[in-house]
Amino acid sequence: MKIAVVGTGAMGSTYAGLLSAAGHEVWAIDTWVEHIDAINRDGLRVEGASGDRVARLSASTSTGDPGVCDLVIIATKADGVTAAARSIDPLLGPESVVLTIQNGLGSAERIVEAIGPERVLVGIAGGFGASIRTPGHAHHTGWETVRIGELAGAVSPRLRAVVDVWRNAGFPAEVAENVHRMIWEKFICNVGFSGICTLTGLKMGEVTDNPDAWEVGAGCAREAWEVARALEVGVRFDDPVAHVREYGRAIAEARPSMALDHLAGKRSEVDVLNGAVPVQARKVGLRAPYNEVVSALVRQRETQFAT
Ligand SMILES: NC(=O)C1=CN([C@@H]2O[C@H](COP(=O)(O)OP(=O)(O)OC[C@H]3O[C@@H](n4cnc5c(N)ncnc54)[C@H](OP(=O)(O)O)[C@@H]3O)[C@@H](O)[C@H]2O)C=CC1
Ligand SMILES: CC(C)(CO)C(=O)C(=O)O
Repeated sequence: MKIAVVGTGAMGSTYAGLLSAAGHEVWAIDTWVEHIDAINRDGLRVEGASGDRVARLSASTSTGDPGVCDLVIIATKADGVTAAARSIDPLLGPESVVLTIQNGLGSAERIVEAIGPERVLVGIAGGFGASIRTPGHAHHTGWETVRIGELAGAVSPRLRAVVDVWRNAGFPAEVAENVHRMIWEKFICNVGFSGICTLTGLKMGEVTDNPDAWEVGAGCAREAWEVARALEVGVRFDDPVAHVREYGRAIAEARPSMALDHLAGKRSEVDVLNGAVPVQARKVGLRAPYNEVVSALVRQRETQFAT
């Protein structure tokens, strides 16, 4: 299969490297020139829970270079989805499928607004704890399930084909029959760690082991779960604190991407993660005080960042 990964940061590089190692023709597309140059020069090294390999693949800063692809994976942050989706026209033929994979709420709506719903699959990656070590070198602490679904929920042949591509590259991958639920189940895990790890500097396992930090992380997760329940999302776990704790302990050494963004002096996805909980809570007449405070503190810090 010919695949373009648009946004080859920490997660996109992990996807691109493993899909390329499985024998697919993969193009890495990113706006970060140094990273693209390093991939073209030395290959893309993906190291961590999946092993350690250098994948030889083509990389570019332009979606004009690869030509038509069977599968386009958008792996930017949430705020990059619209621009990325608007740039992929040269990659699309009549049968091309676009898979967008972000944390948080709103990416599915963003991509549909940019390119319509017909081609779109939505994915959620579980615990990876991925980061870029140096240009051309990605690391991932975990290798948990990637869930992929059709927006409308039907399990189509193209969905099964895409899930098989991921499985055959070694990813634990699953068909998701309910995209909305899939997004919320991960969202609840993220909000338990993203804000508190960012504010404290602690790794995920250190947060679960620290009673004060965990009071805040668990409070954030519980609020999101209560909102999901009020919205009748159908989340499949009844004890959000135990579930989210277990999720974090599986990748105890990881730092969430929000924390990595702050370490790099960059604005984070707070508006679609902890900051989205109070917004959703208001819709169902609830309050989310842990998330209100955590997201306010994260945003306050971000006023000091240039990007
Ligand atoms: N890191 C992790 O362990 C996990 C992350 N996720 C989610 O996956 C998504 C991606 O995260 P992550 O990989 O960490 O993020 P990164 O910031 O590491 O990677 C995103 C990359 O996309 C680039 N980019 C932005 N806009 C465009 C564009 N229009 N065209 C091409 N490239 C573009 C960015 O460049 P620039 O920086 O210059 O904008 C950056 O290199 C997020 O939603 C995150 O929450 C999900 C599971 C685990
Ligand atoms: C919680 C974590 C680390 C799981 O991979 C993640 O999704 C993120 O970095 O935002």
